[in-house]
Amino acid sequence: MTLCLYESHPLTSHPNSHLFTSVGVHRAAHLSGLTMEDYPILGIRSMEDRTRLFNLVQMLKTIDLETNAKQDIMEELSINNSHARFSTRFALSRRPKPRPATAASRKFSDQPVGRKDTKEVSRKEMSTNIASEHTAKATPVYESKTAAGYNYGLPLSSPLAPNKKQPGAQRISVCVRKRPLTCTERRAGEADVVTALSGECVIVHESKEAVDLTEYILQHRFYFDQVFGEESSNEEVYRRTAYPLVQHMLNGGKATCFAYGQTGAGKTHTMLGSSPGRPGLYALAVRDIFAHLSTTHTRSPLLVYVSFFEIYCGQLYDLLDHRKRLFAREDGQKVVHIAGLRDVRVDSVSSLLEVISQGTEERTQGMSGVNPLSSRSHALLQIQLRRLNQQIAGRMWFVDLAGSERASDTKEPDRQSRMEGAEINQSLLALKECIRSLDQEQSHTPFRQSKLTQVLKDSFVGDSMTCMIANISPGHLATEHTLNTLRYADRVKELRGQGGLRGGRRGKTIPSPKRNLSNSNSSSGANSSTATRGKSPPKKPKLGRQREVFGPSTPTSRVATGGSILCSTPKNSRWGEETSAKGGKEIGLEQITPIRGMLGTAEKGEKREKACGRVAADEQLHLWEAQRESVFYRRETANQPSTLHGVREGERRSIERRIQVESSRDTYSEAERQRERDLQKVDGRDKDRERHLRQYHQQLQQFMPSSASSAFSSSNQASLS
Ligand SMILES: Nc1ncnc2c1ncn2[C@@H]1O[C@H](COP(=O)(O)OP(=O)(O)OP(=O)(O)O)[C@@H](O)[C@H]1O
Repeated sequence: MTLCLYESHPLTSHPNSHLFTSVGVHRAAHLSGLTMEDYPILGIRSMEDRTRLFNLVQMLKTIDLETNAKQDIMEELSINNSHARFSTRFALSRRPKPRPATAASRKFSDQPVGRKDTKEVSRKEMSTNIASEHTAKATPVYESKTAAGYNYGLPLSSPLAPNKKQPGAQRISVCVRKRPLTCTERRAGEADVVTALSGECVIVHESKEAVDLTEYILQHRFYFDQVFGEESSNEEVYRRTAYPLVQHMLNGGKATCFAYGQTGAGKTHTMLGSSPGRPGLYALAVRDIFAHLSTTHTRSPLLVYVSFFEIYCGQLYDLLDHRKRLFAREDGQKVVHIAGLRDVRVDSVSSLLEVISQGTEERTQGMSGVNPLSSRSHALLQIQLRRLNQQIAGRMWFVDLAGSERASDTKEPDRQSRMEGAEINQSLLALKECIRSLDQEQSHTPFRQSKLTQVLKDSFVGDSMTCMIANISPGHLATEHTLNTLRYADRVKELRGQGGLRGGRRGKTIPSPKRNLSNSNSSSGANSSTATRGKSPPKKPKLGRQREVFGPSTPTSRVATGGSILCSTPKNSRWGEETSAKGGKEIGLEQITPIRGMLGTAEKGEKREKACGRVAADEQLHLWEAQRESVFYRRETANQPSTLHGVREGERRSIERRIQVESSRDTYSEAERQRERDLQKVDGRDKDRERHLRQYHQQLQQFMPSSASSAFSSSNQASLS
């Protein structure tokens, strides 16, 4: 309301109104058009006044933008509302009962906020907005929705946009074309969820449901070099996408134009056209080529050759030669040739269309179950300019890429379909990487990752120009595919023009989790050059390996003397070494050695002591476990009416534990007895020896003279004692 009053307020009553009208300001709302050059004309000179006016103008600009954005949304909603079926089926059926309006459309601002920024509006603020919307226009279509959204990239018109190259001077341009809803989609009641804005922005309104079952619209904004709405003709698309490439080719360069998108999104319509009266990019390009050649190359004529082939599941088939199998081979100079490819000379647009229609017929033999018109292959049309001596004087590729949807979307996800899908996905990923590496002027182009990029290798090196047209369907059922297409295109263009800033700006951007996910999906190559991507994340320790290193995690390795919990073996230690070196400290660690084995080898007293210590620890452990078992068992039996099976199982385990404890005790007493036996044996052996010595001494005395015998006897007595 305040805004309305403010907007309608005339300035004519102001004493200095003539100054305002002289700079085109008739109403307060016009103040937003003021620039700083107008300030002196208005008599504003002091810095304080200038600052105040500047702030006012900025505030008005923000209000204007918000109003425009709201109008866009309301227009969009009005369009949706006009689709009666959708309104009833989609909007109402998804809402079980009418709820009061609680949220409004997103608060827009075209101020660049960084890549993929999420904007959320508080519920209170949104409620206020929707209330004013309702009073103003009374077109509530989605009554219950919150608003939030994503921005993908910066508007190219923004002063902060990374790439401010002039259109046409760019080596890579990425455009989006939205097709209208088809009759079938309209009949099915599909809603148009895509808004093409201002020539370079496209918004996808994704219908979502919150955990509290609240309906809301999530808006995704994407910025590209060009955005074509449903009203755009092939001619217009051609002028702003392929035409600069054709000019580049006519100047002897190489150019490639890709049509990318979901099956049925309009790739073939864009490339081939819908009828002879509405030609596509192929025909329009050739028309311009002939027009150019007829005026400029009259003395040394250039010839136009076309070849047309497809790549299906990594194999090449010639569409102008009954789908003959072709092979791409690299020669000694690392130039890729397609062996056996047939090229046909054309001398007019009609002859080109004739050739292409022949090839298209061949191509449609490889249909899939997604859509009767779809194809799961990439179609590549090559137009070459050759001199009379067959030297190439320019080359252009038109690539109608296979549908970007996943193989799982096919009606029959059999093995063949899955392989097709995997192949397509791989080639599209490789294509993205190659285009990015072309733009970043990297020394390495990963063109060998797929047959498509291998064949197009020439297009990714040198002075090539590339244009990608991402075709999108507007229907709400295709929202996910549309978003995938736009995200792919966004990834292709996102680092464009930052060849010199590799790892700079991007590296400073706060990465979002989604971006990271998609980064992780990216293969090496181009990605690895950026600062953020070049660093591989710290490797997570593998649990399995840890176990292997740290030994078994059985209770016997955790509990030590005194009942304290011990860690497993420290890193870099080996079993046995630590145990013998540090004695009783590592009691818990030593338990991996079988107890009986240690007792069996107990020859030294020290080891025997250790063994006894271990046995004591083990016994303590078993006792503790037995106690625990019995406590658990008692609890189980007290708290729950256990089943007979459960009781028996508990009893069995408890008995097993007791047996273990008993056996440990037995082992301990057995060890003691063994030790005593050993000692007794030693004592016995000593006594025998003494007895033998005495006998020997007595016998010797009988044969020796008395003097010698007395001396020997005294020394022997000493030794025996
Ligand atoms: N810009 C457009 N204006 C009007 N109709 C269009 C437009 N784009 C596409 N269509 C129509 O949409 C339908 C599907 O288009 P198209 O066959 O070109 O899709 P596609 O992406 O090439 O699919 P596939 O991958 O199966 O070849 C066709 O009937 C076509 O006429």
